Amino acid sequence: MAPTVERKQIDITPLKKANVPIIFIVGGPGSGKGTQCERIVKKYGLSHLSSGDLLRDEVKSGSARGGQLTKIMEAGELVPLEVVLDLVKEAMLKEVAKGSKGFLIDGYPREVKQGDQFEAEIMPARLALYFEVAEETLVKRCLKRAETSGRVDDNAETIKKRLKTFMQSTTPVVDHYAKKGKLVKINAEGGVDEIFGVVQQHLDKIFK
Ligand SMILES: Nc1ncnc2c1ncn2[C@@H]1O[C@H](COP(=O)(O)OP(=O)(O)OP(=O)(O)O)[C@@H](O)[C@H]1O
Ligand SMILES: Nc1ncnc2c1ncn2[C@H]1C[C@H](O)[C@@H](COP(=O)(O)O)O1
Ligand SMILES: [Mg+2]
Repeated sequence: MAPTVERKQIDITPLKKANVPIIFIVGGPGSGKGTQCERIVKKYGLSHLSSGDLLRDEVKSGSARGGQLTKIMEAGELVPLEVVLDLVKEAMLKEVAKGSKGFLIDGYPREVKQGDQFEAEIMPARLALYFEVAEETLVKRCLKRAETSGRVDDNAETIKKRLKTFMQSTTPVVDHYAKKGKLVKINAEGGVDEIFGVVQQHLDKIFK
């Protein structure tokens, strides 16, 4: 049985009141989520929150649960839903206080129930952008990134495990949002500019 995770009491009233668009960013490890989000932020001024970055910041903060989180990330597995959702909520509240125009939630949801719980506790997402990339390309990109990233999970063994987790837990997310009519699937094998061109075609419809 999964261990019980203590939930924080987080008042998300300001987040609900702000009622700004939320876009989930989905894709395998190294698919270019962070890279495209950087470009989106520059053009549309949205708030970019990467669940992986929030977890890495939590580890750096030296919190009691940091060691446990590192182990999970080194194993290429998923961190418990409640831990991630509470970190995302807190980060969203900080952005709303600064007058956020909308959110890119990068690396989330990693499993169907994460998305459902987010939407039940916060609000429905407007879109899920899915960056589709072949496994071979994902591995190449992560190994190249490993030369400079310093990430504990950018190594051949962990990349293999992350890909397995992605195939098992995250690919059902894609079908889930397709069924809701909220999925935008983008072929992300090409160059960064080419992919961003396609991204803009979709986001221009929301952020005029
Ligand atoms: N279209 C592209 N073509 C070639 N390389 C790319 C492309 N997009 C991103 N990259 C490179 O691939 C690596 C992974 O990109 P990025 O960090 O954006 O992926 P990610 O989806 O956020 O990965 P993760 O889930 O592991 O955080 C980076 O080194 C980045 O510079
Ligand atoms: N949404 C998430 N749920 C569970 N675990 C997560 C989530 N986002 C990140 N993680 C963990 C597991 C990943 O392998 C690492 C790195 O994330 P990344 O998005 O690749 O930076 O963190
Ligand atoms: Mg990333």
